[in-house]
Amino acid sequence: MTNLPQVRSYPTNDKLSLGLAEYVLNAQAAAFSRHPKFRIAVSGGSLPSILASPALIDNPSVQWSKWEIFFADERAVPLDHPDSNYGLLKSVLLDKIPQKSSMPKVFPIDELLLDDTQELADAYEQTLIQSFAAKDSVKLPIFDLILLGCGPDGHTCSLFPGHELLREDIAWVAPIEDSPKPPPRRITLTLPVVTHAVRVVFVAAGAGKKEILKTIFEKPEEGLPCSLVNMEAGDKVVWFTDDAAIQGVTGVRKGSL
Ligand SMILES: O=C1O[C@H](COP(=O)(O)O)[C@@H](O)[C@H](O)[C@H]1O
Repeated sequence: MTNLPQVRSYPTNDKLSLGLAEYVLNAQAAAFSRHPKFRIAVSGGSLPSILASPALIDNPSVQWSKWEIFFADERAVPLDHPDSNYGLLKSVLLDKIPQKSSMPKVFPIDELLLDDTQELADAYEQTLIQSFAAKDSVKLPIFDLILLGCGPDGHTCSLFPGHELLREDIAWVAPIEDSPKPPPRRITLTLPVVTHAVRVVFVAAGAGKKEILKTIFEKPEEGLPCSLVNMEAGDKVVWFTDDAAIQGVTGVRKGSL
């Protein structure tokens, strides 16, 4: 089968970061062949630090001023709170971009709406609508690249196993008040938005991710959120892992490094 996701596995985190940086640069070039912007969505958790390697941050081929960075999910906390995905990305990546004159356009949540996650999600959906054209003219936004993490329970974005949000097929952005991983109040891109992107990347590193990767790849019928993305987006998906996370996992299509 050719529509399986691809897995690229590396012996060390440094090599993984390097491979990821190369991939992101290719995605940037492909985006510029379609339009003058590079529109991406970024997750929190372990992903930002792996993404923010010198191979990306100091790479002269990165055209930061043409990047538009959105969040695949965000916690309903102030932007300077330790749980904020924006705050994390800012500290590990945005603050390290060398030429401040050439910064990406970043789209954080509206801090004034933190008390009401539905309003927070609706406002973030409006932010997407403004960038990707009106919702009545495009059915779904098409990100050039979505960068996802994979939680130890198989969640991605703030889409958790067995949660009713996995069935959301109208909203682009949805609130969640009962995230099993703290903090409980969040917003998230919905599954159709994630799988509609031109490219979808998962990053999962460390032996701690091995058991869940086995379930994701070997038992897709369990319907874990990461498996649902794999099944729906197929060969648009590339997994970047280290060897410790993927060793012994069957049912994967190994990609060339
Ligand atoms: O809560 C979250 O967790 C996931 C996975 O995080 P990781 O540390 O296991 O990589 C992350 O992708 C998501 O953005 C975040 O809000």
